[in-house]
Amino acid sequence: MKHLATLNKYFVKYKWRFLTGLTCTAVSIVFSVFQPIMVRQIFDLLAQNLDNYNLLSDTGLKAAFRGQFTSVLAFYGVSILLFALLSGFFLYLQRQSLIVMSRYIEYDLKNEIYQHYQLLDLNFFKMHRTGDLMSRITEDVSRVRMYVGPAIMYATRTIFMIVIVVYLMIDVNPLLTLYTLSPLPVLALIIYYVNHIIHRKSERIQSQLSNITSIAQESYSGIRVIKSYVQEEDSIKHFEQASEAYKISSVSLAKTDALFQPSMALMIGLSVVITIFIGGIQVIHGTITVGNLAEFVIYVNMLMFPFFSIGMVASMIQRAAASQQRLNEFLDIKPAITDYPGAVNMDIKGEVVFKNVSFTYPHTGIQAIKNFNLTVKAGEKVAVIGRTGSGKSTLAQLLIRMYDPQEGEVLLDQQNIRQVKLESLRSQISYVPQDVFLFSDTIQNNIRFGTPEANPETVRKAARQASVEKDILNFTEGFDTVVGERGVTLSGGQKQRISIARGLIKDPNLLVFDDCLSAVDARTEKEIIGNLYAYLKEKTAIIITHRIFALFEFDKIIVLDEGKIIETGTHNELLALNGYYAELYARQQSGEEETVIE
Ligand SMILES: Nc1ncnc2c1ncn2[C@@H]1O[C@H](COP(=O)(O)OP(=O)(O)OP(=O)(O)O)[C@@H](O)[C@H]1O
Repeated sequence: MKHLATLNKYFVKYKWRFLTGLTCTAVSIVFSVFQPIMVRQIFDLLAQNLDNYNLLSDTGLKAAFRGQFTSVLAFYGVSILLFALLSGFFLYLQRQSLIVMSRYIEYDLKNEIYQHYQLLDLNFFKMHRTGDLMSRITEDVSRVRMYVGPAIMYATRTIFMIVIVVYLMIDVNPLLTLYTLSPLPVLALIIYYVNHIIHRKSERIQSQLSNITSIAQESYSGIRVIKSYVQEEDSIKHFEQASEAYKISSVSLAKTDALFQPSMALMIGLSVVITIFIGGIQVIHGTITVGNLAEFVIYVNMLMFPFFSIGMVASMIQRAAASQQRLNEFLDIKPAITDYPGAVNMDIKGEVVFKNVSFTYPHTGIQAIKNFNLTVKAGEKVAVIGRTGSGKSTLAQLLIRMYDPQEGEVLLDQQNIRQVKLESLRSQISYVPQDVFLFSDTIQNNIRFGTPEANPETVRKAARQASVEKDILNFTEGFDTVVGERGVTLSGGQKQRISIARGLIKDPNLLVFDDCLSAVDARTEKEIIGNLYAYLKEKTAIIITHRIFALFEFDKIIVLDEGKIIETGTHNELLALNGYYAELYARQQSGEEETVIE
């Protein structure tokens, strides 16, 4: 229950809706209790006057009596109907306030979680599966909504109803009230016990559901691999196993749920029987009137739903608490990468210094960078070359503060990047990642993703510089072509070049290209490098690559191995060293001769 306290801020935010809902609940119940009171009056009126009526022998008097009595009955009938309408009207207002409030809270909560996801660092996303993140923002939020909406609504209704009805019952006859309500402790015990089971089961179901979502999501993303390795059946089996576990738990929960309501109905039925039996005896003894007995039976029936809903509300709250606990787990995580106090905005000119930097990935313990030192002066072009896994991409991640190094510091224009506001830092560095990601949107919007104000001409120019303009114009819809899941399928090389265009359009002073030409052919690569040469003239660029771009005159090339620099120098200096670089160059030259079509 303590987990649900997180939601109290929303009750404060929507206090007027909440209070209106509570008031309407009370008013609606007050109007609804007029019905048993009036039924009692009718019964008593009938009981008191029927004997007199039967004694009358004069038909004229009898007719007058009957006429008067019919008018009284009609008055009561109309009054009951009127009160029922008023009660119904306030019930409508109650739902309008509380259920609408729950939809607002659901909206706020989803936004809060989504915003929090956006703030969290990469490490968080590495540690949690996408399916799990999705099920929390959908399923768990829906369950929480059941608490802030229906559960609150039924609970307040139940409380008001019990207080008002029990007060009226005691007013009529405390002893009969005691008897009528005597099955209540048993009911409370059943509710407590069954809810406990429901809570346990729904926790298990929730995590199984997350699992299913993750499996499905992973298989959709990896569908090409699954198909090409003919693993469809295995994939189906894997999904079926997870689904089976979910089904078993859900069926088991449904059985418990199914047992719940009949046992409560039994208890309520028992109350009615007790009322009629004990109440009947009391009528014979003259302690209460026939009207009281009729009134009591209606009261018991009025209490039926509130008692039903105790169980319902309890299980809704249990489920919501389990879900909110899962949400809080995420909401309580503080992003490891944030603005430090006193962080400033700065104009990045482009000097980059790595000073004794060591970095270990927190969740795997892999040390990717070891006591690394590098100075890149503003305007320099530096290539970072090395075997796969040597730490090249990690350097780029450290530069844009996707991670912070455990030791040493990264400086930009002599300022430690921790002292620079994240927004300022990232908006002034163009990072073109190794893994291209395009959104399900038009090519134009994908290119101007980080610069939404860019006009179509600028987008086109960036595409031209990335050597992808011609490809785009070949599509029937040109730059308005939609890519992604429901759009056209682009080749790996086209995607890479669109991703490069996205980096170029920002026009920053510092650019980092992370192996982003791996999927383009040698001719296009040369073309892009040619374009980049002019584009990067005044800018600082760090180009991470597997291949050597001999055509590009780098000011410095560093060769990385196991997170350390093993060779550094210009192209010619490195060739003269006759080490890893020279060997790579020789291998590439012989390979390229076969592939480059001039
Ligand atoms: N997000 C991550 N979490 C944990 N370990 C990682 C992560 N990214 C990389 N590593 C590990 O850190 C080391 C350096 O990886 P990095 O990606 O920086 O190498 P790289 O030189 O860019 O390789 P490649 O050329 O294949 O992209 C590797 O051992 C890798 O397994």
